[in-house]
Amino acid sequence: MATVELRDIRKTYLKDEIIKGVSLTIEDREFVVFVGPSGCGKSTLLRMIAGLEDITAGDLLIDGRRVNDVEPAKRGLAMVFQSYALYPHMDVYKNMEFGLKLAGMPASERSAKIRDVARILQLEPYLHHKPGQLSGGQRQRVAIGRAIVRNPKVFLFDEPLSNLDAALRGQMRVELATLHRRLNATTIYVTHDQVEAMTMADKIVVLQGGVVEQVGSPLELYHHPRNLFVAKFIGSPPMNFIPVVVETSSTESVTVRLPDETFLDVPVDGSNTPAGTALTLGIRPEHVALDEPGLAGQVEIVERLGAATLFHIRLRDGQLLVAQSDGAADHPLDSGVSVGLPPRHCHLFGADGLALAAHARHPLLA
Ligand SMILES: Nc1ncnc2c1ncn2[C@@H]1O[C@H](COP(=O)(O)OP(=O)(O)OP(=O)(O)O)[C@@H](O)[C@H]1O
Repeated sequence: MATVELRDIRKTYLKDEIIKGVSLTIEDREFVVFVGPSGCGKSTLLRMIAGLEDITAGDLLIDGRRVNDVEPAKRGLAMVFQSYALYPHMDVYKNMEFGLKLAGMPASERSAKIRDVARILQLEPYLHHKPGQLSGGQRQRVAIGRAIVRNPKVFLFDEPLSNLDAALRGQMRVELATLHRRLNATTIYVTHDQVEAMTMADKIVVLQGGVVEQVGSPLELYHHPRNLFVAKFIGSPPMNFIPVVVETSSTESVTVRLPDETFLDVPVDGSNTPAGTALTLGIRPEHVALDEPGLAGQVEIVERLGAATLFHIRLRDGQLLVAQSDGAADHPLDSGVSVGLPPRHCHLFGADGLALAAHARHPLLA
């Protein structure tokens, strides 16, 4: 059992409040990802959980026990850093053994443990290699192995894959997900990469400027972002945004005027949205319907990804809209095209950035 609870956690450096009251529960065995742009405070939050930074205010509980003042080694956590932090003069075996030796584990037990973990991580052939003789992915596996041998209650990962190339990152993502299923340990993982967050997390915590913007499953955040920030941050290629003005509204829907003076009836609760209100309409590239009646534009850039093709379309009002189609779709550069905006896939955001509530839940979330 290992739950981690943050109650109104705050961090102040000099006079700047960097973490502005974060409350959150991380359930036993959950894989939680902290994601957000550079400087949002995700590493600081992780380091406070690890005990590497003091907590200015609030309570941190592990398994229900307040641990604000408990030293890092006694919190039952293991942290894996972006830089791997391996000892260069020690071989893989000794790197993994070091912490166990310090903890006073007998040599035979240490050896059994290390060999077991080396097998899981496919590091057996490298046990007597020094870190300098290993590839980036192998070094990262050693860093993970060093954490696993200690049987921590909670794993903390601070951008562990960001030094790896794209292909290896993809492979390590799958390995980490497999490892998590196998070890079933509570995991907190920090990244600025929303793809890592989407593919690995049970629960994503989106941070900005030291506050939590939204907490939810990957699909919850993808299909029901609660504000513009989350809508912009989650999803690749990102959601398109179009300025619109409310024509009429009701509890059932909002009719908005698009830049080309046509109207669209979006099924969201518009009960507090008077006519004339400026809103932002959001639609994901895969939901933009190419060659359907709608906004007129011209194909400016075509990105062929193989399975999918992205068309960057310059609308009449000068704005660019990205439409994602299957790989077979074809539209020559500079050709005219019409794009439909299916209302049930449209999101509306108010001037405060908050999403107007949609009536329908995504089928996988209903
Ligand atoms: N020791 C420190 N003293 C003063 N300010 C700090 C200190 N450590 C971090 N900060 C500030 O706190 C903020 C959050 O930093 P943090 O490293 O947690 O961000 P992050 O979201 O992890 O960013 P990145 O993805 O770039 O690592 C930043 O504005 C940073 O400048």
